[in-house]
Amino acid sequence: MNYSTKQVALLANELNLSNFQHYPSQLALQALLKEVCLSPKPGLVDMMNNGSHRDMNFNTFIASIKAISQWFDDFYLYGYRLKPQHQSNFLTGIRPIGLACEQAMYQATNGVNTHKGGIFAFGLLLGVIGYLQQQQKHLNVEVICNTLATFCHGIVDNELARSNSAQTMGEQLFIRHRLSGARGEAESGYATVRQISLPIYHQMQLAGFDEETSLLQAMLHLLAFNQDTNLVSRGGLEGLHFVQNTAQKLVKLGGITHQNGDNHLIEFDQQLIARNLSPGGSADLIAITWFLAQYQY
Ligand SMILES: CC(C)(COP(=O)(O)OP(=O)(O)OC[C@H]1O[C@@H](n2cnc3c(N)ncnc32)[C@H](O)[C@@H]1O)[C@@H](O)C(=O)NCCC(=O)NCCS
Ligand SMILES: Nc1ncnc2c1ncn2[C@@H]1O[C@H](COP(=O)(O)OP(=O)(O)OP(=O)(O)O)[C@@H](O)[C@H]1O
Repeated sequence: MNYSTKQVALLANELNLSNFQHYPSQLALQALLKEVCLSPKPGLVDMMNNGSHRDMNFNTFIASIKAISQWFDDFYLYGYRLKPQHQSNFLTGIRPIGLACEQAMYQATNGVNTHKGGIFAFGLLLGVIGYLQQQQKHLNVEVICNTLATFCHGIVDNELARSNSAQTMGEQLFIRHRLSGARGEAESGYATVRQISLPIYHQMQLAGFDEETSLLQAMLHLLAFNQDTNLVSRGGLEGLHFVQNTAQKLVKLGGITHQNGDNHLIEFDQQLIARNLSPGGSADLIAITWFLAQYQY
């Protein structure tokens, strides 16, 4: 295992955390750093290898995080300035900032999609937190996620069910398999995180496991249950089921707490690489897990 708190701290320092005006933006930056540093993550880019990716590596991710984090305060301020009577315009108003941030990502990575899902999720989270802070609401996981769900209400219906241009992978997979992907997770107020990965992360921490081990265990649970559209886009429903079934078997054995837990994850990584599968959605959800764990449960 190569991930280390020290490495994340060094990178955070390099990216100058103090440049961010708002504390939630600093947390979002750290969450993305922790996600890419967490190793071994089956099929994903991490500090050990590039997973199933040929067009990006660890450095591409750092360049991407550096570029997109410049927008984090903008997401936060967008929410902070939103008037309660304009709540229903939240999504329409934040979209141009999200698209500009995506452009900054593509520029920094020479056209590679490193963080499309991450931008979407953290854009929404930061906007919602900005709004709640302006309203002087007490912040906890429930309030943040319920507000996010309210602000995203109807997104699956509006963008996938009723009108769907079948352009992006997410749009096509909704037509083919009724999978709602990143939008569905947001509209549910990150139900998969709240019901699966966050409780596991907290349980592991309470049992005395370190942050890295706790995140790996939470990641394994996400792989076991998340309906990740990235897996379906590369390997069809068969690819998704292979990952879910394998992860469920490992969870039953104790996951990372098994005496060979590390090796099991490394083998799982090799199996995903051999099948060209990458659970990018679960990578986004593990970053969200750490981010939300910084707030009261
Ligand atoms: C909704 C987005 C992500 C569109 O992506 P797409 O149609 O390809 O959908 P899809 O569901 O496949 O998700 C894209 C990415 O989300 C992640 N993802 C996939 N499955 C899941 C899942 N089950 N849970 C969470 N994230 C997931 C992956 O990283 C994936 O690459 C987004 O790019 C978009 O609409 N951008 C416009 C800007 C915007 O509206 N921003 C608003 C907030 S900033
Ligand atoms: N560490 C990571 N490694 C790989 N993907 C990640 C990682 N962290 C987050 N992701 C997510 O995975 C998505 C990229 O996955 P992928 O490369 O499979 O998508 P794509 O570019 O749409 O498809 P393809 O590469 O098959 O053309 C991004 O949207 C990103 O948010």
